Amino acid sequence: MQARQKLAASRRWVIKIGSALLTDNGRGVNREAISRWAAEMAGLREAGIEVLLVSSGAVAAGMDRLGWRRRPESIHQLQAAAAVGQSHLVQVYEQAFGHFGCPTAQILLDHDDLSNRTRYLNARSTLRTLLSLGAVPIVNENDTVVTDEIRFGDNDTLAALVANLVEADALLILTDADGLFTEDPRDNPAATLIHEASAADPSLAAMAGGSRSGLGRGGMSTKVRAAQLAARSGAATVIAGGAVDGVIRRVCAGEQLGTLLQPDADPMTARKRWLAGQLQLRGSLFLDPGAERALRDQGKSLLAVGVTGVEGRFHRGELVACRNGAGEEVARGLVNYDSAEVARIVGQPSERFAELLGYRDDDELIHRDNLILQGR
Ligand SMILES: Nc1ncnc2c1ncn2[C@@H]1O[C@H](COP(=O)(O)OP(=O)(O)O)[C@@H](O)[C@H]1O
Ligand SMILES: N[C@@H](CCC(=O)OP(=O)(O)O)C(=O)O
Repeated sequence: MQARQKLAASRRWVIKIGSALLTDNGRGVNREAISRWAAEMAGLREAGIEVLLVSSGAVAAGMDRLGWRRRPESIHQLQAAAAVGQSHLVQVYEQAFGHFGCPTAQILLDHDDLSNRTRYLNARSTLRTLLSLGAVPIVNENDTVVTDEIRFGDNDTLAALVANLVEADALLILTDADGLFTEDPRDNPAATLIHEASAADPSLAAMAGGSRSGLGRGGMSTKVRAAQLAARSGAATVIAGGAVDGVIRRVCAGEQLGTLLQPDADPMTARKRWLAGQLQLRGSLFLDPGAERALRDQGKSLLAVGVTGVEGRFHRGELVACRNGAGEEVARGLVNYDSAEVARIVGQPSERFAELLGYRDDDELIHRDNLILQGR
């Protein structure tokens, strides 16, 4: 299948919109453009395609609201501007998506949310739940609390990490250039557009320069790096011009717009490698024959009722092996309960979790989305 046709089959997109676009180069929040993008994203939702938006623009929108002409240097002023701008931005999004009956959800993330296993799993579950409810999550960095050490640094990277988090099929980065050119077209108008490349191609870094808008942070170099990060979990990346008429609809339909940066491995292999490579095994769950069949042959989640024993000490969100009676590894996955809790609920139906644990969280010990079967 042609690469662009394959892209058109994507069921889950992360779409990132940069500051310069959102604020019409610093001239306040561009409501008209946001309405257009929202209409296109709502159209995708109606077609059953899940959309997760990563939106920059909080600092730029805040600067405009506060009447500041230049991006401040001080971190506290930047954080204040982000706080003012973020609430304005989400209100504009809420209104724009509201026209299409599409609920939005504000998600502000910091680095800890993605590096701490428990928070990683929580963020993943919440985002997946929002998507299944038909809502459009609108993600930004939690600018008002992050300090220098924990900043993602730019939203291109954040968008790629979110694509990894939700295992998106594809990432679309909208910016004020029409894609990746052989050089910054502002420096050399003769530069030509790269239509397609491997995300891992080392020559791309030399073509991609920084940002000069004074509004955003990344430039093209962070977008190329984001494509490499997204490729780790098998997602393809398109970098395209946000001002192009119908850009979201057209890219998602497989039209050849912007630059397509492809992962090398096929998505399933990349995802499994990604999940497995992330974590160390912390323990084992022993399955009865019914649970082994449910995982191996029926693609089901692991329920406590089919577990006969637990070994090791682990926390929610950590990686554990699922073993059969002979001790052979059947699968591995991210567990939803701590080892001490698992010891109390093995062999029990989820209806009894509240009585045994004092609360009831997930029904599954390991959700099938977080399971990797051995030998597949
Ligand atoms: N090789 C390149 N091709 C296209 N644009 C480039 C390239 N190198 C640097 N750029 C610059 O990157 C800018 C887009 O990045 P940036 O200003 O960070 O936007 P955003 O706010 O959308 O993240 C373009 O306006 C362009 O000047
Ligand atoms: N969290 C910041 C994003 C900064 C940023 O990365 O901007 P951009 O390069 O325009 O995507 C904000 O909302 O202003």
